Amino acid sequence: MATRTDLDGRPIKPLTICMIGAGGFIGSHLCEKLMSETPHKVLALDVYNDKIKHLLEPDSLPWAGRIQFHRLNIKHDSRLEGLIKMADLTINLAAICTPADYNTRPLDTIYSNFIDALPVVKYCSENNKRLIHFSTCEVYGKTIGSFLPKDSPLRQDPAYYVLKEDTSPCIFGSIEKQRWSYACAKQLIERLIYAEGAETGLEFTIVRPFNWIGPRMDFIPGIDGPSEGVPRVLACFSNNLLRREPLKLVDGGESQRTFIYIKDAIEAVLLMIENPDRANGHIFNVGNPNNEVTVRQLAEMMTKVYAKVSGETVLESPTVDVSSKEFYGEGYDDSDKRIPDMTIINKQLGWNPKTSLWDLLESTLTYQHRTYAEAIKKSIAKPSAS
Ligand SMILES: NC(=O)c1ccc[n+]([C@@H]2O[C@H](COP(=O)([O-])OP(=O)(O)OC[C@H]3O[C@@H](n4cnc5c(N)ncnc54)[C@H](O)[C@@H]3O)[C@@H](O)[C@H]2O)c1
Ligand SMILES: O=c1ccn([C@@H]2O[C@H](COP(=O)(O)OP(=O)(O)O[C@H]3OC[C@](O)(CO)[C@H]3O)[C@@H](O)[C@H]2O)c(=O)[nH]1
Repeated sequence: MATRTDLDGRPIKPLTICMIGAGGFIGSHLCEKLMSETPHKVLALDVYNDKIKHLLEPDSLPWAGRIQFHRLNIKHDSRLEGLIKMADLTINLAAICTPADYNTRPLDTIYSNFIDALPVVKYCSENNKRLIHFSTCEVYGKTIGSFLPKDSPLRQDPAYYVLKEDTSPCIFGSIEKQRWSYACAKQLIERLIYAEGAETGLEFTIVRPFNWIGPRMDFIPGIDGPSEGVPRVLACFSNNLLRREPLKLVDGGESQRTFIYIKDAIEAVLLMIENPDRANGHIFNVGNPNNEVTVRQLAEMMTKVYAKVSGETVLESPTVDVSSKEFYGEGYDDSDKRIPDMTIINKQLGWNPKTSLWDLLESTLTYQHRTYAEAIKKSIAKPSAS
């Protein structure tokens, strides 16, 4: 492999990376990138490894020996500190991060996103190890504009909705809206990490992902996850399309999101890993402001793309409105709009996303159809024993 250089033209030395949550959606794509394009080593920590098994076996793989899987739960495992000490850099991806859990399992959500992250920060700080911590765009909560009168022209003013790392406030709903247990836990761990940086010199980078989507995100209920499970929207809509069911639009699908292709986002993370002088001490929005849709528009686009990749016809009624109370239960609330300001990541890392929403949905739904269509047909043909 030719000597790789950083953004300032300096040679990049091979790193050992302790990646916590490596077995998840983002972790599996990050491991793929690190193994196929860099000389770095990965200590992959997770409770599960089904999404990275293709990287771990067989021993004849070109990167064999550069990735080690350690099955552990960071809640209570004495091996954690030793693995962080062995590495140059720790990346913490571990979290409960599916909204259906936030208002139904608020204690688990808070423990997972705040309490369980505390020892990771502590071990990095005490051992002078660099930390890249995965937070969320959800720490911004709701936009300032969402509190303006519905017909206020100020709602069109970017100052009232563009989300900026160093100036935007964090605006959550009231305490009984337990959906915000996750975002609040993420906000507090961000503040703790920032304080460690200020007081003890911890070298940290915080990542705020804006709806990264792609293959291997979450699970298809009843196929590679619990039948009653509620994954994030990409997997929910994929499941509906695969089962020829109407896509459920929560509260009419009015909320807006910007979606970014996982492969574009991973490029940004690799730049953070290999350019510490430009990334340390920063919080980065990582998203695609050009890919903004309402959830209803997402459903319509996914329906069109799925018809193209599967060759199947579109249902008479491809969507159905459902209340958030019915879909998520008590205590749900939502972010109205999430547009990332890109100034800081452009300045520090010169990074921009590339892939349009249509193109990323085409590659993702091709993967979903190829991976799940047969299994779904079989499960429908012989329903599970009652
Ligand atoms: N995917 C996105 O669009 C997105 C958006 C915002 C924030 N994030 C954040 O990025 C991170 C990764 O998200 P993802 O989409 O890959 O989620 P994911 O659920 O696919 O991956 C999380 C992984 O962490 C592991 N994990 C959780 N608790 C653990 C524990 N106690 N010990 C060991 N492993 C544990 C899980 O087994 C899972 O493999 C999370 O912190 C999430 O909050 C992701
Ligand atoms: O069947 C469905 C599923 C969801 N919705 C609505 O889609 C919007 C997006 O929902 P989802 O992808 O579950 O998650 P959010 O974007 O709300 O939050 C996530 O974003 C970042 C992260 O931190 C980690 O991924 C997580 O919190 C939403 O409006 C749902 O109500 C639907 O209509 N139908």
